[in-house]
Amino acid sequence: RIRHYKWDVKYEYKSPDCYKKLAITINGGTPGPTILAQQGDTVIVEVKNSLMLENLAIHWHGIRQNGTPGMDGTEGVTQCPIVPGDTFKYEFKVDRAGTYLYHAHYGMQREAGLYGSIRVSLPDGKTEPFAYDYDRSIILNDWYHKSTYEQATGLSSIPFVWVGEPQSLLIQGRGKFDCSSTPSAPGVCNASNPECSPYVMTVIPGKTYRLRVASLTALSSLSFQIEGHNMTVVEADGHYVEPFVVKNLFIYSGETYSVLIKADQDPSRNYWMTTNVVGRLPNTTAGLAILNYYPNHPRRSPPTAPPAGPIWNDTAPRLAQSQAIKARQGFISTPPAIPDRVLVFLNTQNLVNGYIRWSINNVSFTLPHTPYLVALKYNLRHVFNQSPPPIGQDLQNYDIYSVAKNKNASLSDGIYRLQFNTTVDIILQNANTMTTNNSETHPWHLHGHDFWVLGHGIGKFDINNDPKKYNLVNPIMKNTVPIHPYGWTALRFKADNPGVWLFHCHIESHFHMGMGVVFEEGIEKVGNLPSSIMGCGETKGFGRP
Ligand SMILES: O=C1O[C@H]([C@@H](O)CO)C(O)=C1O
Repeated sequence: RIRHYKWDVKYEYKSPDCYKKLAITINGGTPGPTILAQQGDTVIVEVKNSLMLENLAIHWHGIRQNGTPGMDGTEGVTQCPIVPGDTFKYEFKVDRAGTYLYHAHYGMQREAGLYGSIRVSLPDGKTEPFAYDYDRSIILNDWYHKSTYEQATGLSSIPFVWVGEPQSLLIQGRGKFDCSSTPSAPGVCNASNPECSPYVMTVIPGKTYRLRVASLTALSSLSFQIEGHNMTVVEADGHYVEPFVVKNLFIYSGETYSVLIKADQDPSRNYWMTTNVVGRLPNTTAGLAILNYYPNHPRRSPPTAPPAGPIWNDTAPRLAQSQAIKARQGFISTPPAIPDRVLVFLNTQNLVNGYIRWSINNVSFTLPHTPYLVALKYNLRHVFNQSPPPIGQDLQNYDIYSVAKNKNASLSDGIYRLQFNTTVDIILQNANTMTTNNSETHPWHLHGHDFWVLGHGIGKFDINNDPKKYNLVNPIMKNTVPIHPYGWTALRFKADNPGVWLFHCHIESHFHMGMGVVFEEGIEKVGNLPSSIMGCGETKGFGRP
């Protein structure tokens, strides 16, 4: 089956948290429409860029794009941007049931509101290995009042201007900024604007709900909680999880989970659904939505105060959740026993010519003007640095608990070229930032693949002993995974998807500041590329008959 969508993308004044600002909408809304498809379907999305002054690209997060690497929607990597006025046709297969996302992948545009859900159902006749009565989706987000331009400019300036903590937290596109906290021109902040009334999820007492929870925050790591209700985690990034019960679900930007909730509490009232910032000193009030027990009035506030979030700087329960996520019995895909190649990626905050940047092995990433996919396919060698970035870092002699002795790093748009079909291990090693006694959380997202999560730990990775503790029995597969403060995360994937794929920190400002790498594999197996992805940089004239 073909699922055909036509989207018009533009700027509109919106007040998702009661504060009026320009947001990017799809067909008038943020979040945009949910894409509903069945495993094996072809999704076609015709995107018209009506932003007037700004380029655009849309990434289909978690969709592997096997055979369609030019449809990944990553500006600078797989395509030229869609220029204002143009319509771009994305066409790809959804080959696996599960919960996925889409969002802008041009500059820091995602945080202006261009995002939504993709829900892929099982083929006819197949059923999920867990029972539920109803299926619901929500996206969690954080929200800034400054434009992406102001933020990106501050991050790229001397002196550096940090984006700071978000002004509010949104649940399914709705939040509540305290209008009395800042003097604003009349009409800018209006607490009774219906656009910022809380999201309401209505449940029927006694029924079980599958709630698909996703995070697309620009910065924040979140704890999600439903007052008085436990959640059973059953899916992560499109893979079945060996069920486990949580009170708080920790969720990082780019991740999706399905949780089962039973509406088994006192049915005479409503309950709070909350999000709280964790991992950074919070300066944002909790995100609130209402779990409405039918037939109570959906706008009736719960009679209790919203539950407090967990302690923001307690890493232990977050590490514990990361380690608890295992593949479900009966749905285990076992990784190859040994890797062909191991890449150690030391994550550091650095200076490049006085600018604050993030680096992997002391190299801070920049995007070339000509997309890699086209450059590699047509052998345009001069458009990006042909020397690969460092393949490892001597961790032995690096103190991850201190500010680096030499803070300087360099910029490069060089890439890692992987041999097709080989097994690659990546060790993400966290470290101290340029601030004493500070290490941050980074959610890493890989395009074009799912990887096995072999292990998480705190401290310096021990190349001789930690691999012996890898979970090779029932590791979960994911496309996004956090590294915790001062911690490490080990992943394994097969380089079996011909194309060029970004692997990056999903925090908007961190990727803008260079926190990413690019992998190429099997470029010789990539078929003809659509001319629609070309037209910029050195690709002008390519793809024309
Ligand atoms: O990239 C970042 O920069 C700031 C800070 O480290 C420098 O001001 C911060 O908290 C980040 O996550």
